[in-house]
Amino acid sequence: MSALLSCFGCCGGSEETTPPSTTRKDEKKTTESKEQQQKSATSTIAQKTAATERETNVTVSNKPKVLIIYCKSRISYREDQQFNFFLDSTYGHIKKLADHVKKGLEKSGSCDVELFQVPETLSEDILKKMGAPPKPNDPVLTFENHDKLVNADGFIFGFPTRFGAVCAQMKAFFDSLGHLWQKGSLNGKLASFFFSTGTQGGGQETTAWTAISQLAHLGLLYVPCGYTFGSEMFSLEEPHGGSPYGPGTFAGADGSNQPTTYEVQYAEHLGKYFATVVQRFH
Ligand SMILES: Cc1cc2nc3c(=O)[nH]c(=O)nc-3n(C[C@H](O)[C@H](O)[C@H](O)COP(=O)(O)O)c2cc1C
Repeated sequence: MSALLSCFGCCGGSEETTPPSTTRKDEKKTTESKEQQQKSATSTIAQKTAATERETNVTVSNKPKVLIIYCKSRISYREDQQFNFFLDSTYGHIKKLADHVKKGLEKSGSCDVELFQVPETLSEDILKKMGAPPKPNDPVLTFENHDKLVNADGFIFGFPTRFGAVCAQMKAFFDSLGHLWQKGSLNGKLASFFFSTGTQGGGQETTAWTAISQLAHLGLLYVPCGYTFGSEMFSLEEPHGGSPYGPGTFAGADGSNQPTTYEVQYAEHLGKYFATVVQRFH
């Protein structure tokens, strides 16, 4: 603390902050004993898993568990709608990408995968007046099921962009995680994103940036795809959504544009790539 106060921890040059030369040996010993502890913890877990399997007759998976959590917006196009910008979403762009992310995770064979929607925030009455389409059949991740988040190793969140940021339903979902934030239950787990915007330049990257603050507060580690999808990412031949921040699609101003082959392949790639990263942390 005194070292911090004297130099704010930025220079590392004062006597107080320079570790004595004997520390290296001590550090080595500590690392070795940590490794031993980890080994014995791993074997204890393996023993417990085997015991549980014997008792329950159910096979307990040792694979990392990944949840795909997406928001299917339920605003649909209506002829009498006053604002043209509300032309969207009957087509389920995010749902389509979610299915391909799942496919990628499943193809990897190295993860257990579950797909969830976030809870709706609008009342049935309002949705009816808006002419909202029915929700997909995937289960809704309600507050009562938040233990699923605690037991998972990673999350892949998918959401349509609203005014350059995540949609309200997804934000409400993040806001409902306060009790897990308080206990630090999600610290150190991994998270990625995928997106849908109406247009190019409509804010896929600003959506990622603003969503990263949710991850930071929850202690989640952001896994961007970088340029791992390959050289096609540099191609300007045809318009495509997605970036190093994750896959994405352009729904078009009237929502009628369908995800392209590139976009669905990139979504599948996210699943496969995430599987390799989560495996490393498992
Ligand atoms: C209120 C509202 C705000 C929106 N804001 C944006 C925006 O900032 N940028 C953009 O490109 N598209 C925007 N859109 C379009 C949606 O992102 C697009 O329709 C959606 O990604 C389609 O995906 P879905 O079919 O899965 O809902 C907006 C749509 C609504 C209804």
